[in-house]
Amino acid sequence: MSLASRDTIAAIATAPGAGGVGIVRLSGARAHAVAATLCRLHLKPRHAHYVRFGNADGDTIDDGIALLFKAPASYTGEDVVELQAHGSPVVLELLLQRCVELGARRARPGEFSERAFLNGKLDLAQAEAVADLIAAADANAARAARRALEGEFSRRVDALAADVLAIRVHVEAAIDFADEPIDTLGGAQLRARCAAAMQALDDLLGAAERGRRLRDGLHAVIVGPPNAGKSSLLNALAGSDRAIVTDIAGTTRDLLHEVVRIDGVELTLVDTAGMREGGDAIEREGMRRARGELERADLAIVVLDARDVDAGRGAVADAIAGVPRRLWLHNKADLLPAASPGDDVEHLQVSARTGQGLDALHARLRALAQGEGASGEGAFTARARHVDALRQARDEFALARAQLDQEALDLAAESLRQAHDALGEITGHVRADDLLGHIFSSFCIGK
Ligand SMILES: Nc1nc2c(c(=O)[nH]1)N(C=O)[C@@H](CNc1ccc(C(=O)N[C@@H](CCC(=O)O)C(=O)O)cc1)CN2
Ligand SMILES: Nc1nc2c(ncn2[C@@H]2O[C@H](COP(=O)(O)OP(=O)(O)OP(=O)(O)O)[C@@H](O)[C@H]2O)c(=O)[nH]1
Ligand SMILES: [Mg+2]
Repeated sequence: MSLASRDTIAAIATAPGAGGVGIVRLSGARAHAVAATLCRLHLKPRHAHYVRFGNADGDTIDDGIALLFKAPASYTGEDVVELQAHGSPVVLELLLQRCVELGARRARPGEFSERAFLNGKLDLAQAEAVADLIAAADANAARAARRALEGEFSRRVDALAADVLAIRVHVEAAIDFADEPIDTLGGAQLRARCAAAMQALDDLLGAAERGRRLRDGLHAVIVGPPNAGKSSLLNALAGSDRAIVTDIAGTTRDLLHEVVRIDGVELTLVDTAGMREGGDAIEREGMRRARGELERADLAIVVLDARDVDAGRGAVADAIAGVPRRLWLHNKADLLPAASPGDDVEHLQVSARTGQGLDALHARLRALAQGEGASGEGAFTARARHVDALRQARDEFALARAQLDQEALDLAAESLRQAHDALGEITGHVRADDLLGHIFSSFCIGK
């Protein structure tokens, strides 16, 4: 018997609050015994029994439907019972307490899915997709999570891992014939294989990055010189006075995160301290934090004062160098002389004060947040964890190729092993122990 099935877990599986129907779910070796006592009936697998759920005194807690899924043909791979009662939080809590009296224990968040993983019903990326599906903010994200749940992402990772493994086997074999030059051992073929795997790795990384944006929304950091109107812009986009605005340069020091939805598309805006040379210790710390935030950003929204757009560019240029996308705004357009030129392809002219140009800004942000292909065919959700692992695999793989070119076969074999491990961590086929607890604890209880 696996460790996981030693005890039987129970939880309310439906959302908190009143509803038409509510479900208490049990999983584990004693699930059927607990339910049989509670329902005073031996359940037939996959049969909807109309029953009374009884408490210890023989009183009825509620009437409802009981459903047994025999191991291994269940969500978790263990015996699973569902007690489907009226959707009253009080009734469901009483039912759950009764299950605990009869020998079940309350499940931790994500424990049902964790058991499904441990019993081979889902791999790790699929289990995460379950949580992503539940949390999906719109139909696109839900569709993409479903694709990941169906194994689209996992299959591509596994295929790549198999390629890397095959290459590694090839290299290990070559080590055993160390006297021979690698080209007599199919070096040309090996190089071609490596090139193909690298291409596949880059493609998958691109898809995972789009999937990550789809799941987490676009991470947009507002930067610019002091007093340009960054905080005012955040407030205008958030539709409330979240950030402090004053005419004193250096007002904002801490990062301020605000999740906004633009036409149903989610995006995280981060207000930052103005960038300039010098500043006091607090301001410099603020700028340091801003730079750190930019390292993780998908988009830099650069806010300049429209009356003097050259003033702050320099201080910002370095900080945004590594950000994949930039959007330049010339703010305070209301202060420009009426005859001034308007938007061009390079920048948008806006006024956080009057709202001028904000519609165009919304449209631009929505397009960026949706991302190319993020909602298209084959899109799946992915997490930062997956993107990091793919990047690591790519780095190790690139290293292995360089080592192969220098005929450093032992080193290449080790780099390939690292690349393979990084891929394995995504699906959980190779796993760091503390990874699991971390992933499943962020689920809802009952999932
Ligand atoms: N009432 C209810 N609805 C639900 C769930 C549930 O647990 N209970 N789910 C929970 O997330 C989702 C469906 N997911 C499920 C996944 C696998 C199995 C299952 O019994 N699998 C078996 C048998 C497969 C088969 O008959 O083809 C298996 O994999 O062996 C059940 C639900 C959504 N709806
Ligand atoms: N006329 C006009 N004034 C603006 C506009 N946007 C911001 N301001 C003013 O400019 C000043 C600075 O605005 P903030 O939003 O605090 O600027 P910031 O870029 O966050 O400044 P720091 O946090 O100090 O870096 C305030 O007095 C705002 O009212 C605008 O579009 N038009
Ligand atoms: Mg500010």
